[in-house]
Order: sequence, then structure tokens, then C-alpha cells
Amino acid sequence: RRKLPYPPGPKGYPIIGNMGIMDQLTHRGLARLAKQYGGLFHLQMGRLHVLAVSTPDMAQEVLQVQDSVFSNRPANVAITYLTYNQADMAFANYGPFWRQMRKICVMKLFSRKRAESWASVREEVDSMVRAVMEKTASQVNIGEMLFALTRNITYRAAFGSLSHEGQDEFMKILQEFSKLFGAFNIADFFPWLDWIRGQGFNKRLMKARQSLDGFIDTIIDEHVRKKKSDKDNNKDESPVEIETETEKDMVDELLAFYSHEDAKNAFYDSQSTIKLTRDNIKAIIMDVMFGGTETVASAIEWSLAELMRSPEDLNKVQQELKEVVGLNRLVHESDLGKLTYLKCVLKETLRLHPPIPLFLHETAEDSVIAGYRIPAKSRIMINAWAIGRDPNAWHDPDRFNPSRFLKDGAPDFKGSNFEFIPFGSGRRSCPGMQLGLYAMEMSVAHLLHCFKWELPNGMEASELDMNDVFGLTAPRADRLVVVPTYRLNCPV
Ligand code: HEM
Repeated sequence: RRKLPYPPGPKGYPIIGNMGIMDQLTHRGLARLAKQYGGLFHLQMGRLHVLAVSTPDMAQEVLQVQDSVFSNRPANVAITYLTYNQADMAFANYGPFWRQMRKICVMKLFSRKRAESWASVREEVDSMVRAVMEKTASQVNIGEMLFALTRNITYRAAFGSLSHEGQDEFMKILQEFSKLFGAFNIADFFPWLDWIRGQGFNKRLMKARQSLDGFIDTIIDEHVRKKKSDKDNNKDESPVEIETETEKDMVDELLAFYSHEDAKNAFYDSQSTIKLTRDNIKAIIMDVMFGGTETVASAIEWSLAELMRSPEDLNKVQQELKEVVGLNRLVHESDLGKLTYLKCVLKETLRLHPPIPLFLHETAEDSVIAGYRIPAKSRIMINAWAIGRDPNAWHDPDRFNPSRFLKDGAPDFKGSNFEFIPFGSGRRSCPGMQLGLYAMEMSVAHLLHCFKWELPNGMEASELDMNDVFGLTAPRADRLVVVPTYRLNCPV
């Protein structure tokens, strides 16, 4: 294997390799390089091997054919520290611990059976619609409102209540975490230069984690106290009654697996049940907040922006809503299955604007793809943005055309059509997909059913800025501002 060549890629300099083109490590930059070097190309970043995957066949190779080798997560200094040493699910390496954490998350936190999360989507969408209603015929920053909506949904699902004071504090912590995750750190590329990192960065990391500890520890303590007092009050009642009496948030669900104050690491008890520590609980809550907030908000905002640029498609969706729901009542959950064109619009949005444009994986051992050598611990960047716009897989790929999904045999995003993987595919694919889709469908259906939408100040559709910003997600660079007019014959 060592005699095999690395995949093709731009020529680098001695020692630093391709670090001169660090600014190209975005979905757009890597897509440009892929045009020159192909669906699998190699960059050398200091000591790090980076492989960019940009075509459906190469994505299938890493996410399906050789998935057990390609399913680890890369963790830099900041990620390791801020996830309590990969004590969560999203950054844990593939293996028995990750499998257990994923099982808990899928069954206890994201499952359709956990009605509380789904109810909070409905209630928060209702309250957003009422807020828009109060501003009809004036300019509404719908982008800001959508980000607030998904923050409220995830915050409520995680902590049960919606204290605005607490939420502001928590959002500040999340923003600092996000910046630190993305901060350039020389030690990630040259470990022997770790000493340069400086005390400033270390202090920021420590401060961020202390803030999170202070915030979530208080919430965990409150939940533990409440659980104890519920138990004391219900001593004589049957356990079944206790279960149905209290609404459980995610902290409650996770506390059911909590071991005891002194445990340093997760462990299995005598019944082979995993026991979690406080660090595990905090790290999982951060996964939910990072995974479920910006992803969903940016997808909804992009779908509205694309529809504002395509009045014909906007008209088709609103006509469908008129036929399926009528104008005398609000959309119900049971209507969603019949809104075929709306679903096509959401799929087309996810194709053109996958909320997570680059998936980050790491190889567990040496491997070979297409005759090229891929060393262990290589960083793999799967470019879902480039794959969704691959001209060999999609006709007229840059055009927003939802009706392409009406055709028989059109690809679906469940993970087996590798030209369309906004939620990933295989082991590390998104466990929150159903919840995310539900929030998207409910919000877009309500907003388009209740209101007519226009751009402000006579702005032409072609003038709408469609640039994105690159980070963990790729939201619009400018929040979408629109003017709504109420269109129903009933009150909201
Ligand atoms: C439009 C909505 C969403 C999209 C497009 C999306 C997309 C993705 C993608 C592409 C991945 C990574 C795949 C990979 O690395 O191969 C992922 C992972 C993940 N997502 Fe989502 N997501 C969405 C909503 C959500 C929601 C609502 C939650 C939770 C409430 C969530 C939680 C997670 C978690 C925890 C992971 C890490 C899984 C693991 O590493 O095993 N996501 N998501």
C-alpha cells in the first residue's frame, strides 16, 4: 500500500504542503479544485492528509463500501476539550461507545414517540405565525424569526422551558463554542508547534467550558431535585402513573442513564446498561443544539428565498395548499403527506443548499480507493454541496427546479442515492432527520398558507442576494426580509 500514490492534487511546498491555499477549504473552494483534480483529490496540510470527496461514486465508496474505515470524526484541540474529550455522539469516534450513545439519542431523544419535541415544533410555529401576523403589510426579517424559531424549538426540547434570560446566556455560550471550533490552530497541523498556541487560546477554551458547566449543571441539579421530589410525592402510586404525569425533556431522558456524581467516564452496569456522566449529558445537549438549530433554520430560509426568486413555483405551492387545506382553516399535521409540491421544493432546496455542506470524517486505518493510498488518520471532507450540483448526476444543476423531483425514480435523501445526501448516508448520517424535516415542512407550509409574500421596496427577484457564508453550516449571508399579507378567511 505504501508504494501506491496519493490521489492527485495541487502541488505543495516542503513542510507546509498546501497550507498556502487554506482559504480554499470551503465547499465552493473545494468544488473549484475538484473540477481540476477530480472526484477524489489530496491536499497536504502540514502533517495532515486531507482528502476531498466531490462526486456521488466517491461518496458511495467512503460512506457505504468502506464505511467502517471512514466513519471516525477528526477532533482538533478545541473540539476535544469542548466536547469533554469526545464524550458526546457527534464527535465520538466510530465504535461501541458511539453506538450506545447513538442508540440512546435515536430511541430517547429524536424518536417520533417522544411527542414533546414534536409538540414544541407545532407550538413554536404557531407562535411565529402569530408574530408575523402582527406585522402584516410591513417589512419582516423572516430570516431572524426563523433562527429564533429553531433556537426555541431545540431549547425547549432540551430543557423543557423557555426562559428568555437563560436562553440569551446559553446562545452566547453556543456562539463562543462555534467560534472556537472553527478557530485556526497551528497545533492541529504541526503538533510540535503546540507551544505557540499561547495562553490566550487556552484561557478562552477553559472559560467557554466553565460557562457551559455553570449553565447546564444548574439545570441538571434542578432536574435531579425535581425528579427526587416527584418520586417522594408519588411513593404510593404505581410507576405507570408517574411516567404519564410528567412531561419529559431531553435532560430528563438522559438523567435516566445518569450514574453518580463521582463517575469520571461512561461505564456499563451489571445489566450491561450504559451509565452516563454529567460530561456525557452536557456534550449530548450541545450536539442537539448545534445539530438542530442552524441546519433547520437555514434550510427554511433558503427555501423561502428560492421561492421569492421563482414566483411560478411559489404560486404552485400556494395553489396546492389552497386545494389540500382550503383557506378556512390552518394546516394540520395530517395535511403534510398530501403536499407533494411543497416536499419537492424542500428537496430542491436541500440539493442546492445542503445546510451542512462539508461532512468531516477521519480514517481509522490505512486504506485504498481507486488505486490510491489513503493513510490512517486522514481527514475526509465530503462535499455534499458539490455532489448536489454535479453536472454528471443532475440536468441543469444550478437551476432551482423542484419539479425534477416529481419524476418517477427521482432520488430521495434517505441515503441510498449518493447524488443527493443532505442528511449524509450510513453510520454517521443524521439521527435528527425526521425531526428536522417535520420542522421544515410545518414552518414552510404554515408561512406559505397563511401569507402572500413580496420583496420589500419594489425589489426585483433577480436582485435578491443569494450568497452564503461558510462555517459548520452555510446559511444565507444576509437574512431574508419580506412583506407578508394575510390570505386566509379565518383567524390564526
Ligand atoms: C435540515 C435539517 C438537518 C440536516 C440537513 C442535517 C444534516 C446532517 C448531516 C449532513 C450530518 C452529518 C453526516 C456525516 O457526517 O456523514 C448530521 C449529523 C448529525 N445531526 Fe443532523 N441535520 C439536520 C437536522 C438535525 C436535527 C434537528 C438534529 C437534532 C435535534 C440533528 C442532529 C445531528 C447529530 C447529533 C449528528 C451527528 C451524528 C453522528 O455523528 O453520529 N440534525 N446531520
